[in-house]
Amino acid sequence: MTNATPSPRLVPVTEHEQRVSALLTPTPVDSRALDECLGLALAEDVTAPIPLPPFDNSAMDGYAVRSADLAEVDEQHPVTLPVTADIPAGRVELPALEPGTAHRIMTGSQVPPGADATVPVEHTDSGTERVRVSTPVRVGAHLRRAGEDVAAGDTVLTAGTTLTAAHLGVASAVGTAQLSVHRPPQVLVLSTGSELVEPGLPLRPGQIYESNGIMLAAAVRQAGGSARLLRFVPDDVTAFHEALAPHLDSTDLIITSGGVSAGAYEVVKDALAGSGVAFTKVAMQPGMPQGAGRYFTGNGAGTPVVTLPGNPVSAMVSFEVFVRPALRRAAGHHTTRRPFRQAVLTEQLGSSAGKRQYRRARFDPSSGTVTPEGGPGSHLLSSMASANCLLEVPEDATELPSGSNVGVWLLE
Ligand SMILES: Nc1nc2c(c(=O)[nH]1)N[C@H]1C(S)=C(S)[C@@H](COP(=O)(O)OP(=O)(O)OC[C@H]3O[C@@H](n4cnc5c(N)ncnc54)[C@H](O)[C@@H]3O)O[C@H]1N2
Ligand code: MOO
Repeated sequence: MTNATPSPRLVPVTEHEQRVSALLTPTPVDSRALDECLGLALAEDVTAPIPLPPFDNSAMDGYAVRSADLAEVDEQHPVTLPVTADIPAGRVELPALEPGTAHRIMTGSQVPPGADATVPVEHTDSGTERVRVSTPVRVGAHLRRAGEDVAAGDTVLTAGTTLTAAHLGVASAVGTAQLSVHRPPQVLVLSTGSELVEPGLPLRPGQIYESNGIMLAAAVRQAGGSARLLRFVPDDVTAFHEALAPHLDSTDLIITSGGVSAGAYEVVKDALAGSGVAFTKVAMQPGMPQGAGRYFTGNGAGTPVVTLPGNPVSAMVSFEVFVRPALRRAAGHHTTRRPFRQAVLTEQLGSSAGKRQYRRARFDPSSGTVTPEGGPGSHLLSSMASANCLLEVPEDATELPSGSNVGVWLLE
């Protein structure tokens, strides 16, 4: 490993990260029905107005009893009690349990006043008029106490939580019908390039199937955004502006891929340079040519734009490093970054001096090791697809021997 001085032309990864992050502000908050909230970020804490369980209830189907009535019972000396009430789940009015009697009770039903335990039906003869019980029970057996799970006034969900199925379950269990959530950022994903063909159509020499647009739109959705995809924007500045125009009012972020390096037909650069988007080279591999700024069409603050490089792996890695954290922050999520782990490298790796390298790799959690998938080339999309992490090689490393400790960002 040697120390290398980064080229002065290259912008540090952290600086470009901040530039992208600063473009986006938190999205508005609105109130939505629970079944529209999965995956969104909660905007306000949720406090339980009631305890959970709301009342003492039975954990088993069986008979509500006084444990003292069964103190002397065993297999050889069963006792028979009259069954004086039936308590299905949801019964509201309950008669008290008199000494020396039992109530038939179902799982989740209220425990009647006077009862202090449930005898599971398996320990009885299942009688409906009278029941024969052959085991004793301790006080509190097979009962679930009010407030055992949640006390009234407890905070059950905190703002910034990414709402999962279980979060929605607990919100509903405490009686919440709607939640305050951040609206997902609306992202317009554009791909340009005269060589791009729609999958399903025939491919002629020199043409390739479009892949960045579909991939980035999916990545936006996975990150918690909402994506609109314009896949075949022609390599023409006027056509580029025309493609954007109808969507600007409803767009929080424009993501483009391709057309930003040094070629003669760099439509994204040609259309956006001078309109508030700065094009730079970042000290990163893949993902060196980058752009970020605002797209101005006249009045107003402009629409945030991030221009990603066209090579598919560069586009995807740049999305992970720069766009995803910013998008998640704007969408109100507390968790903005992928999980990070330390891992032991299983083979030797080389890297360009002065650039942070992100290699596609597979992390094995059982051994704590990481193995690169495919080579460093930014056209090797299949190894992006088979990777489960990005392996980060720091800017100052030019060679990492097998056995080195490295950081990995888990993608799944
Ligand atoms: N003379 C230089 N050439 C290049 C430089 C440089 O600094 N000087 N940078 C290289 C690097 S690094 C990258 S990354 C690429 C970035 O190029 P662009 O962002 O301008 O992208 P394109 O030239 O349009 O395309 C690059 C590559 O990716 C394919 N592509 C583009 N869009 C899509 C899409 N939607 N789906 C699938 N594949 C796509 C395109 O066909 C090209 O193969 O520039 C290097 N060159
Ligand atoms: O730096 Mo480019 O983004 O890989 O080939």
